[in-house]
Amino acid sequence: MDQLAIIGGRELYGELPIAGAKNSALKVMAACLLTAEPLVLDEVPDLADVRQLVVLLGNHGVICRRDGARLTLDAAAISSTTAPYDIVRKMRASFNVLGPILAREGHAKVSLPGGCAIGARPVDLHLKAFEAMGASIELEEGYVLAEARNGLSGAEVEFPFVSVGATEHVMMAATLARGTTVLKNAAREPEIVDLADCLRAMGAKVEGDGTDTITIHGVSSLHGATHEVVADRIEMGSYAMAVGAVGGELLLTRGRRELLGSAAGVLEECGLTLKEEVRGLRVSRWGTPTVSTSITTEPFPGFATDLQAQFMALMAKGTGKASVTETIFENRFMHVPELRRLGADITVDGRTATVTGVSRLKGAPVMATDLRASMSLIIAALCAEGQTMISRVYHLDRGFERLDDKLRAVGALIERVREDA
Ligand SMILES: CC(=O)N[C@H]1[C@@H](OP(=O)(O)OP(=O)(O)OC[C@H]2O[C@@H](n3ccc(=O)[nH]c3=O)[C@H](O)[C@@H]2O)O[C@H](CO)[C@@H](O)[C@@H]1O
Ligand SMILES: C=C(OP(=O)(O)O)C(=O)O
Repeated sequence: MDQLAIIGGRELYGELPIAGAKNSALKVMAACLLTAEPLVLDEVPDLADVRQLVVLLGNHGVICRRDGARLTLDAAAISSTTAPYDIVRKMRASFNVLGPILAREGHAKVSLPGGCAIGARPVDLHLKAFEAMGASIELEEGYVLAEARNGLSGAEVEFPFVSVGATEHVMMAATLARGTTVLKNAAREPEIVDLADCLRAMGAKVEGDGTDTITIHGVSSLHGATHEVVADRIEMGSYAMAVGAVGGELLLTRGRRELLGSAAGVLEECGLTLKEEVRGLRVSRWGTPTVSTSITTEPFPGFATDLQAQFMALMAKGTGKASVTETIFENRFMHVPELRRLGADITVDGRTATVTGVSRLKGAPVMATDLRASMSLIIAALCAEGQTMISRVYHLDRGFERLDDKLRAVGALIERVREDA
């Protein structure tokens, strides 16, 4: 397994390109299953998760061609309506092929995704919504068997709490349902708006995305389209926090302040300067201290759970105490013991961690435990004295495109130590 070696203390300067969002690309890729015509996606990040979804789509008969950041997906015929356990278990987002296949073919068999390191992550809201739309759902040997032989019907679905995955999943399926579907208490994440934009380009009738009520008027078929994936707000927020932790100035190209939601204001409270420019978001911190600031994770526009671990690394050298409350996932503090190995002072009480700023962090061997936790270790290592070796970086490769190249190009001392080296 590859490792990353980082020597901390170097400020970051220059331009850093922000890729298309993983959490959007994976959903718009699944949307290709809704049409027999090619879907052309631009700014698709080159990530392990994207490659994994290409394998799954190939299993369904989709012809996928990559040319740089452009991915063309041609689902002229769906050759298999089964998404097997061996592929789905490797990546949760692959569960979202169920809705499009069900909507287009009238039946689908998709492995349950199971839990993962950060929490149990059930899919009951997805399945209840499909039932409300007239599908019969059975669970058999770890698979969801969904059937709607006469097609799905529009329905009113009120989610008891905000679910990004369920909102996206039902929105896709509803595009081909008979009649109108209304989603209440829908998620408002930028990735939802991006998916809605892609679906509209394909001929779907979607309204209200970006608000908590989304209306989808079903149509009989969708057509091919070209769509550019929205910039990755988590990659953008992570590099902004790296600047906050170690100092310097980066132009995050394609970045936009509004994509950060409330995290933008939080970063400013912490002492960062954010400036929107034509080409992207400029973030800087020059010599001023990192002000400890408390946050609670919430659905968008609240502070993103996917930035919580990175924020704790930023707070590790803050001026005082910061409390960090995680409300989305029940087990998303696995980075805490690893950050402590670097000298961070963090205590955890239930869903809340308290980070007391220390004057220095010191490099140490640490282990990445999940995708965003890995990024928190990178940020802490960038501002730690001496060398940090981070193992299990395959977690990072799931969601951060060319991380070591991008950081090296802006001045970080970071090297990938290859498994076979
Ligand atoms: C609201 C929120 O911030 N969602 C995050 C969630 O999206 P993701 O789509 O993975 O998860 P959801 O938004 O669906 O989950 C929100 C909460 O609802 C629960 N749940 C969800 C579906 C369901 O059928 N039943 C159920 O109980 C989940 O376990 C979780 O506690 O993880 C992604 C990856 O980290 C993040 O990018 C998203 O920002
Ligand atoms: C946990 C994440 O991804 P996934 O939902 O694919 O597990 C993430 O993007 O932080």
